[in-house]
Amino acid sequence: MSGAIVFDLDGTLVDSAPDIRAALNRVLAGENAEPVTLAETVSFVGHGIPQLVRQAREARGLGPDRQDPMTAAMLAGYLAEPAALTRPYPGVTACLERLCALGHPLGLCTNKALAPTLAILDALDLGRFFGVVIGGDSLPQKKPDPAPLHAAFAALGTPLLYVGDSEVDAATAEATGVAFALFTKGYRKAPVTALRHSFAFDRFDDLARHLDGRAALSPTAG
Ligand SMILES: O=C(O)COP(=O)(O)O
Ligand SMILES: [Mg+2]
Repeated sequence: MSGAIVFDLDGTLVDSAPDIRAALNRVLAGENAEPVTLAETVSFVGHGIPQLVRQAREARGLGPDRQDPMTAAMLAGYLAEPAALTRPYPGVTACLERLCALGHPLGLCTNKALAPTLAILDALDLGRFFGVVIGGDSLPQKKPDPAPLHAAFAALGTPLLYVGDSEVDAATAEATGVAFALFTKGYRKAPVTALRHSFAFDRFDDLARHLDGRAALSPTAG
């Protein structure tokens, strides 16, 4: 059996920022605050919905007393329309099919809450590929704590690779002691060279090709 591969979701398998932005702007409108741009939204993604709301709230000068009601409104509003504008990046479905055919058990580990994560996987017909799905609220810890990624691999078998797009993902792979593939077209803030990675790719065709017939990769942790 080939090694297990776990994927991040936002900015890695799917370009989800447009729906996150739309849901966030509905919440901000309810607070009589100015909407956020797509670039602002992208800069807020990576640490889960409560942190996204905190950053948006602070950017619009809204007080800490609005944190809990805005987070609840964001979760409900996003879940109501999670995938109207969200699409897989080009080549994602074919790549996942190829990796399954090569015998790799696949999993998902995201900081997005589990309910919208499952709704997106269902809407885009991606759920069928994954033997385990860990969301940002599945465990008490979120990435970059290694616990969620450890839990994903524990459910799948021998770890081969974590695939993600961000600083959080690179740090998670390092803390977990697993090789890291960096997708360079996602929501990363720093340059590629600033993130520790085993290899980088900008097309999902290249990821499948890179892994074809490959048994082991070096972990990023030294
Ligand atoms: O929802 C987020 O903030 C981050 O999600 P990700 O872990 O799938 O990139
Ligand atoms: Mg991501």
